[in-house]
Amino acid sequence: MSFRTIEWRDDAVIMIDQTLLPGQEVYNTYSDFRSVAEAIQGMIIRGAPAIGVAAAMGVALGARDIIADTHESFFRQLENVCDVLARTRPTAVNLFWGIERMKRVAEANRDKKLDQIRELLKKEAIRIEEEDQTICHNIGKWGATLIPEGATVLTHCNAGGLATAGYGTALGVIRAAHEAGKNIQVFADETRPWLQGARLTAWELMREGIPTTLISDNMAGFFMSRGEITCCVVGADRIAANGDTANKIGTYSVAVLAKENNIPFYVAAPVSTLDLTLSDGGKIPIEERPASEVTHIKGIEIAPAGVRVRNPSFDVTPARYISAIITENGIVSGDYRSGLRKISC
Ligand SMILES: CSC[C@@H](O)[C@@H](O)C(=O)COP(=O)(O)O
Repeated sequence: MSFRTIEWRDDAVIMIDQTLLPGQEVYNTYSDFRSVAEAIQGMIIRGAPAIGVAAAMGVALGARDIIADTHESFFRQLENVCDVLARTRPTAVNLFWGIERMKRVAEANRDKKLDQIRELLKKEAIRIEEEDQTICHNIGKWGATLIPEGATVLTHCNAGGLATAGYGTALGVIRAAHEAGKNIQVFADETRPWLQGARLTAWELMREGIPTTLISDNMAGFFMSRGEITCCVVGADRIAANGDTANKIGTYSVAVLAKENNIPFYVAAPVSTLDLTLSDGGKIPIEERPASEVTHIKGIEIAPAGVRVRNPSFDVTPARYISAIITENGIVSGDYRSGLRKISC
């Protein structure tokens, strides 16, 4: 992969600015946890696993900058750092997973000197980033077995290297099938309103030399009904215990269309995206984003001023529409409740 989504370098966090792609490839430097929180909220970095990594690095930056005479004061301030990062985006569970993992490291080392705890937190954040790349490659290996030679794969949003520490989940599956020598092509939904498909997925796949066709979201049914789509692969932001899956708004429509047209619909996600504390998808919090994302494109107003707008950023696809969930530990289908529990251990 020819870009780096996020990395820890010289005691700062570097992120490719996803709001500027594909026009400009700019890398921003973040030196404190508040600016990392703003970057997550402002979608400089987005995609569930990537924001998990960013949050972990934010905690490490926050811990580094805490001025404290006592452990009690340090841990109180660390809690505040975690709270600020946790308030950035509500749906992707990886954000909370990353923060919790960092908290556990701090707690487990409470008896150490503060500088040692700071160092351990930095190491843990870097480890989370490195692990995510391995996880995505393993998701790719499992998922590629489901992609037939000659397939046309439809994907929604961006679940690629940009949405992870690298390689991607849904795009990891596509990359792995392509690297295995399969002759496949991709249909990328543009993904209104933020255009992750048009701006990011098309950019990534074209750089990789994977044949890609961009379509607007309302064209998916047309191509499915004409037999032009072999299967769908999407990512996930949170998967409940029964397999119900929250992902980018519009995923549910794609899944229903796929079922109607007898097309397999796969979800690819790391185990860190599972939220087995939620019995079903109805309990997943759905982020509502600013109206301007719907009324404006690149700063240009495309709707009458003052129009009422709704902008839910995610929807929930019921498990019955999902043919299989692909994780780094294997593929689950059928009885998601027991399958997901087993695979998460
Ligand atoms: C591997 S990323 C999976 C999901 O996070 C992705 O499909 C998605 O919905 C991203 O939403 P975004 O709002 O761009 O963060």
